[in-house]
Amino acid sequence: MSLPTPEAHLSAVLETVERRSQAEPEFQQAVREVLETLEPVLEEHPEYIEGGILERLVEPERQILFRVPWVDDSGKVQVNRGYRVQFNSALGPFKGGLRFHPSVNLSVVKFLGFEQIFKNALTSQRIGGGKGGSDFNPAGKSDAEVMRFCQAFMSELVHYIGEHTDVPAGDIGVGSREIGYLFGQYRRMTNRYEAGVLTGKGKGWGGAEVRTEATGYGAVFFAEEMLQRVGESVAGRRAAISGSGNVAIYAIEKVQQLGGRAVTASDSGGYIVDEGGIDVELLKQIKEVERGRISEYADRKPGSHFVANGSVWDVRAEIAIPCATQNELGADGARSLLKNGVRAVTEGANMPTTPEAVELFQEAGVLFAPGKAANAGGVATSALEMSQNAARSRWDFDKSENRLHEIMRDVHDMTFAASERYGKPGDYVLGANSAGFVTVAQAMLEQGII
Ligand SMILES: NC(=O)c1ccc[n+]([C@@H]2O[C@H](COP(=O)([O-])OP(=O)(O)OC[C@H]3O[C@@H](n4cnc5c(N)ncnc54)[C@H](O)[C@@H]3O)[C@@H](O)[C@H]2O)c1
Repeated sequence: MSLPTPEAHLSAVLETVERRSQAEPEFQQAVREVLETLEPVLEEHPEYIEGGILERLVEPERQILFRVPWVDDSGKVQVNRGYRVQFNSALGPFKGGLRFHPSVNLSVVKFLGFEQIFKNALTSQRIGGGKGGSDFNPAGKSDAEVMRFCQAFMSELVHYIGEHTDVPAGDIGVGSREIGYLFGQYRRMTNRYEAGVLTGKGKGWGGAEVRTEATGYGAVFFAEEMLQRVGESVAGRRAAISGSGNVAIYAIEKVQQLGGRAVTASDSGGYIVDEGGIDVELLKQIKEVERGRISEYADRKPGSHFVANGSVWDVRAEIAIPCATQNELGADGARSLLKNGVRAVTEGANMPTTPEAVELFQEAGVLFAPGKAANAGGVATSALEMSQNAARSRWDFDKSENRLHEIMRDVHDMTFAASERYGKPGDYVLGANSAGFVTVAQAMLEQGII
């Protein structure tokens, strides 16, 4: 049997994905972005073509769609749709967050699940890739409504997860409050205290230190590694950060701890600029405690201001860290950042930079870290939470943060080494895709056609 060339093989796989997933633009975008970089890997490994690795990798092992009926505070029955896409378990149990946001659909969940496979491989933590969520919008809901929704969601999800099967965590709209309600319902329904079934738990009942901080801290550690490789550092640099949720808050905190100055934060209503550096405690109070709007920051902090229309990427910064959502940094934002002298872009969010913007950064020689590598600190710390649950042990903050730092250094080095090996040193997109892919492909090959 003669094998197709890598180029022909990649186009054929992409064609199949486009045909089968016509209504899934985000998923197609994520697959295209990976496949476009894999030709040199397949040149070196024809056995991956022969083993049908890519055809299998782009098809989730299992996709679960379910009804989530619940009753709101006025007594009205509400129905949302629940999703769990179990994408690939060659390296370990499916692992990936749950997103509760009105924009959630199968395309979004599949793109996130697909990216998660490679990200999880880069952490070297032996976890597979998956993702889930619902089009439920927690914004403006009472605590009791969020609890009833989470209980209804888990009443179905319970059939498909477990510490050795599939281990969900948080994502947009799912933080420690939601994980608490989800875990409570899992425990009630199974009559088991299976701590390792969910990560991001409360610290008093199985949660790990630094899990809350991990994604944002990790993204900044990655930026520091990239900058240090070229003799620079975060210290003394201005950073523009989008979002004001879990990832953004702790990215801002770590930038300041490393001696940089984070000057922006945003939400769906607009953004704030604080030239003196964001006051992280005030930001946490507004967003984590009061669940308020970012505009309130400007009301309370003299010297800062709120911008309702416009883009956070118009603010001058040497480091940009998009931490909100997919495709939030497009060509216009990239041009504006480039004009203002950006040196490094690190994705805290998943796929926040459009393909056009990535190209502009790479052409301009800006250091660009894709989310698969740069935001892997969250899931890596989730895996540490699973190990601590299994061992019934608990690490302190310093040990956990040091371990996160080491992991991010390894992810950086592995990614950079792969970019060198496949001919484009410093192309972290190529590096992350190829290093993650080879790890998963090898495991799939050795485990046979399943
Ligand atoms: N939480 C994690 O550990 C983790 C890990 C890896 C990647 N991520 C990614 O990081 C990103 C943020 O996740 P998070 O956990 O911080 O969620 P979050 O719910 O805590 O915060 C999301 C933030 O993004 C903003 N946002 C969302 N949609 C927006 C929109 N359409 N326009 C403008 N702003 C918008 C929200 O206002 C909020 O500030 C997501 O892409 C997520 O997939 C999260």
